[in-house]
Amino acid sequence: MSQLLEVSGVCVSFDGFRAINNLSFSIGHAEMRAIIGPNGAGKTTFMDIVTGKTKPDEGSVLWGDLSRNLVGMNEAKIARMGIGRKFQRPTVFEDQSVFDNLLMAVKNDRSPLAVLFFKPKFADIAKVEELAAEIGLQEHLPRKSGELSHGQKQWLEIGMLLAQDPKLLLVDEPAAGMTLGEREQTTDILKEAAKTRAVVVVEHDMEFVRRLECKVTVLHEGSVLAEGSLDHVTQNQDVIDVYLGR
Ligand SMILES: Nc1ncnc2c1ncn2[C@@H]1O[C@H](COP(=O)(O)OP(=O)(O)OP(=O)(O)O)[C@@H](O)[C@H]1O
Repeated sequence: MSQLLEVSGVCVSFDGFRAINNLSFSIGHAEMRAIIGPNGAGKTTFMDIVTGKTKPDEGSVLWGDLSRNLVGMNEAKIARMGIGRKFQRPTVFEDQSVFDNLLMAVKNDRSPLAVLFFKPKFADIAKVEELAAEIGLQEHLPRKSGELSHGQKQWLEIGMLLAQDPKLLLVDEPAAGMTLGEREQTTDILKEAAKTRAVVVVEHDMEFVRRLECKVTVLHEGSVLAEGSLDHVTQNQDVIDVYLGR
């Protein structure tokens, strides 16, 4: 299979309301994709389906070269298969240093105790330093994570996800609450990450989406309304009617 993820004909209803309606979506192995769409379009539900939080009523979610169907697998198993998800609110350990947060993630044991009793090997330290460079926090490794700015905490969490080397990274509204400078650096981090993996970014901020310079999928009422370059989709009359023109 040339695609990393292939979602086909997926439907999900909540109490009779069809939140996802015959949705099809695919992404390649090293690709950046932005998903936009009005509130309630199904963006979060889409990510819930891919990560196994919500089970679709119909359709398939095929993953990897073996085209394994993720439908019915639990969230932990899907995460182990290489799908990482960044929620809007950062969930770093604020009392721990940036270094320790990254180290916990490298060891895949997100508990402060694990770091307390753990003597890192040279390779682990090198990995932490490499991750810190990727997210622009080299200078902040000894700092308590709670002292970081909102944007820096978001980068730290992205770094913690990258520590697991996911094949697909799902990122929910990364620009929210960030300064312009932070938004620009976030774009750089995500673009770099997408050179070696698939990255899906759900975002309302159009300037942010433009800087990602990637294909855009517009969702509306649980289906794909339009897909293509940002210029292409923003000129689509249906997209203007349901989303941009509001
Ligand atoms: N657990 C649930 N129970 C009932 N309805 C739900 C549930 N989850 C989502 N929905 C409904 O499904 C639709 C899609 O919601 P979803 O959160 O996926 O949209 P979204 O595109 O992420 O919106 P937003 O941009 O506001 O985050 C909405 O109408 C929402 O109210």
